Amino acid sequence: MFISRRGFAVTITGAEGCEFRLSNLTVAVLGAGKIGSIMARSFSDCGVHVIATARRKERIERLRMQGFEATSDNVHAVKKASVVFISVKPYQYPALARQIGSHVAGKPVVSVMAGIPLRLLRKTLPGAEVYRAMPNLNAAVKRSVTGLVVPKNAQYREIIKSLLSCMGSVYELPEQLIDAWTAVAGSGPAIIAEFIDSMILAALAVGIPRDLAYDAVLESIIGTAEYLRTRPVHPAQLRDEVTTPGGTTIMALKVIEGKGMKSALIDAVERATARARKLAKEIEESIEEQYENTNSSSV
Ligand SMILES: NC(=O)C1=CN([C@@H]2O[C@H](COP(=O)(O)OP(=O)(O)OC[C@H]3O[C@@H](n4cnc5c(N)ncnc54)[C@H](O)[C@@H]3O)[C@@H](O)[C@H]2O)C=CC1
Ligand SMILES: O=C(O)[C@@H]1CCC=N1
Repeated sequence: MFISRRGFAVTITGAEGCEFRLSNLTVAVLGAGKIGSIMARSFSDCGVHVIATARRKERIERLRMQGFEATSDNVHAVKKASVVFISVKPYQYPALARQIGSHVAGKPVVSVMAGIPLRLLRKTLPGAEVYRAMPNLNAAVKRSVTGLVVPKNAQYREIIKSLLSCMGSVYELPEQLIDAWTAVAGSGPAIIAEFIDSMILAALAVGIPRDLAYDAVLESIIGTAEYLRTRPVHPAQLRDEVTTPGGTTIMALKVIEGKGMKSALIDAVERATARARKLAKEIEESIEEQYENTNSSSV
């Protein structure tokens, strides 16, 4: 599907969009922590051979018990793989780049790290075809909405999209949107989980037993999302359909409005987006230092 919104070209691939046969592929997932191990599981479920890396022995053992090839040797993983995913924390990236930087030429490398721009990835991974992707935790249930930035003249675009489709749907975006996508979709599950937790506390406050509260809140959220997803109804219209004049809902809405829920959420997403942009600067400084130190120690 291809949609043009406000001048941005956004291409969407559904979870069914695995057009490529992935079964002969070996994919390295460098830094198989929380999101990395979910990616490893998703790729593996698509028939891909995964080689996952981690630093700690216990995590490597756990990855092996989950059926993955696992090692602490990033260079070995990169050499063995035809596609490389990087899922370490942004501040862990400079050290990883130092290890793998001279072994990635000619390979597609996909970073899921928040903030780090293509420009910096290209500088530290010379000769690689670098992509940025931003999945979310819902990949664990094949419902990630993954943003993908594809480089110009990409050779591996379709294969990368097929791999990411193993986690859910894929939205191809211009790079200027990926930090905002990180805030809305990457951090989204955490923000929504906070909302769910608050609603459950609210249900307890008015006397609903905990297990019923959990069901009432989760089912209402899933149902509302499904309603909005399947009907041409704006959220404000849904709200009006629920809100009886002089009834109960308007009382709740009045409090929400008074306490600034919308404004808090808008601020929250703006701050998260700004943080992703700032991360890029911090990592860039750290990488510049690394390069300067390497150059000065080699003279
Ligand atoms: N957690 C999430 O929901 C999402 C996270 N991300 C991004 O994914 C990245 C990872 O995030 P998490 O999975 O939450 O963090 P995490 O800390 O759970 O995973 C990172 C893993 O990388 C390992 N690691 C660090 N340096 C390494 C090295 N040199 N070689 C091998 N392994 C190494 C760590 O030991 C850890 O197991 C971050 O850059 C984050 O911005 C992106 C989308 C969603
Ligand atoms: O909190 C973070 O920085 C990462 C990026 C998106 C989700 N978690």
